[in-house]
Amino acid sequence: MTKYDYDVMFIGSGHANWHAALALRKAGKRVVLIEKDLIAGTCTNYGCNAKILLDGAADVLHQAVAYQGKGITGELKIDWSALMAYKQKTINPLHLLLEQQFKAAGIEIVNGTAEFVDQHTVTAAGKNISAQDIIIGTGQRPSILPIPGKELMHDSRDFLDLPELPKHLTFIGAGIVSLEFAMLVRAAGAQVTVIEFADTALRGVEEKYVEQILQRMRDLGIELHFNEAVQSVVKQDSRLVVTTANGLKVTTDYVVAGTGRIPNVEELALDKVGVKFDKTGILVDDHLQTNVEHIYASGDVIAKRIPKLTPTATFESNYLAALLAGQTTAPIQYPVVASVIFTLPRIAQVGVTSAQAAAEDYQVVTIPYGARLRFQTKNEPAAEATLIFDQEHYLVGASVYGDEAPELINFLTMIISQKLTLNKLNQAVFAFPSQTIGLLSMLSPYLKQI
Ligand SMILES: Cc1cc2nc3c(=O)[nH]c(=O)nc-3n(C[C@H](O)[C@H](O)[C@H](O)COP(=O)(O)OP(=O)(O)OC[C@H]3O[C@@H](n4cnc5c(N)ncnc54)[C@H](O)[C@@H]3O)c2cc1C
Ligand SMILES: NC(=O)c1ccc[n+]([C@@H]2O[C@H](COP(=O)([O-])OP(=O)(O)OC[C@H]3O[C@@H](n4cnc5c(N)ncnc54)[C@H](O)[C@@H]3O)[C@@H](O)[C@H]2O)c1
Repeated sequence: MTKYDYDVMFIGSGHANWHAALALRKAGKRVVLIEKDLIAGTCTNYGCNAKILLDGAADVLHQAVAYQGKGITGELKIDWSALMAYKQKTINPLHLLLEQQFKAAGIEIVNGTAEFVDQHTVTAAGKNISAQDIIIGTGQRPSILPIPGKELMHDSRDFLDLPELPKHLTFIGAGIVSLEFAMLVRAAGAQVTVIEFADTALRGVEEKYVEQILQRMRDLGIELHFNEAVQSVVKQDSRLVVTTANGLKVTTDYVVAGTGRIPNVEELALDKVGVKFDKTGILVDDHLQTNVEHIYASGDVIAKRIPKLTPTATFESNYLAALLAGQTTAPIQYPVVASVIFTLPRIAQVGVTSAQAAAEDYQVVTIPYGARLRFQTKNEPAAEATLIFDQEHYLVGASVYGDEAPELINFLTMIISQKLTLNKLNQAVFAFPSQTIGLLSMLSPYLKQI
């Protein structure tokens, strides 16, 4: 018996922590999970899952519109309230299912806000709890502009529970959250304005696909404003007025802050134990250990360069499970990370970008698969992939603009991470017709053959 209550304590119950909690419990460790909100964190309750469920209806509509005059007639509509009711029925019980699963595995759950007392102890739900090792996986929360009227703005969490669709919505920021939601509510029939501080949207994403999606948004009637700093939100009768420094005024019914996310560190009282952090998150070494021995961090709360996403949080959680179970002592080694922006159509990317490729003298190949594979794609002539090959002809990066981009990018990620040659790929028999096999046939001439 050690002098601590538990072997491992997890603060936060999102993807950054729960995979390791289950694995370490299975390995015989005494595990406690402290959560101040719903079990399972942002992705499950207030993020990816809720978003993709609502997006499902908009995606069906988007694809049906592509067949108007080509075999589909009549107007399809989204009933927002019914869609939200379906979301609530499907997503709202998930935390209970996961909680049951964790308890059944023998994980102790404490509902409360964790605050450090010393390097092995936190206080939560009115009691002190100690552990040999502590993993901080407290995630991030939306950043709300500190401007007059900030209390009139909503965040992504409010939006994903919006019972009725307002007539006009305004999104502040043209990042991932805003653009995904803007296209969703436009598909559902709302009027939409997006106001962005910078001169473009989706920084870091393949520029030509950003331009294409912005044009598509304009074509759909979404109003986009760049180089505008929002200064205030004011209530005027039953509506809201958003004003920028340049004097732009937008009268609207609902304002969503899509101006970034900030790490949840304040409530932990990290200064009491000397754990270092900056405004992007907790500082960790290549073993995800903080500057204090036996205190680790995982997921969105880490200060890191790779994208703050569910799969990266899960990767870190699996790494920490192996580290604390004594199965590895090696530093964490991130593979290439695929990401998707769920606009309509989607934009996905992985590995080297075409902007980086120019500096590295890599080969950049554009594959207009939507135009060439009309019988295999669902009438999306603009669908396109940009592929980056190194000097040895290995695939090292890709971006895709199209409805099936999430699936295609996963296939391309396998080719990159496994360094697959055409010879190796030809040893598999893929299903046909499919976009995967179509894209494969088009990229084959450029790929390392043997
Ligand atoms: C609207 C939206 C859409 C998204 N869509 C996608 C997507 O499509 N694909 C994708 O890969 N990623 C997506 N993400 C990002 C994804 O949700 C996060 O990367 C992921 O949830 C990170 O997991 P985490 O465990 O690090 O943090 P979280 O899931 O945020 O979990 C942290 C937990 O810690 C708890 N906590 C915080 N402080 C304390 C404390 N002091 N004591 C106790 N508990 C505490 C919180 O309540 C929370 O439950 C989306 C995010 C949002 C907001
Ligand atoms: N599909 C996905 O993977 C997905 C989806 C949603 C959210 N997420 C997660 O959420 C994060 C994105 O959140 P986000 O979209 O809020 O942030 P973001 O950083 O992607 O975008 C924020 C935008 O707001 C702008 N901005 C900042 N201050 C402003 C101001 N004063 N006025 C106007 N615009 C301003 C920025 O210039 C930027 O374009 C991702 O990094 C990821 O962690 C991921």
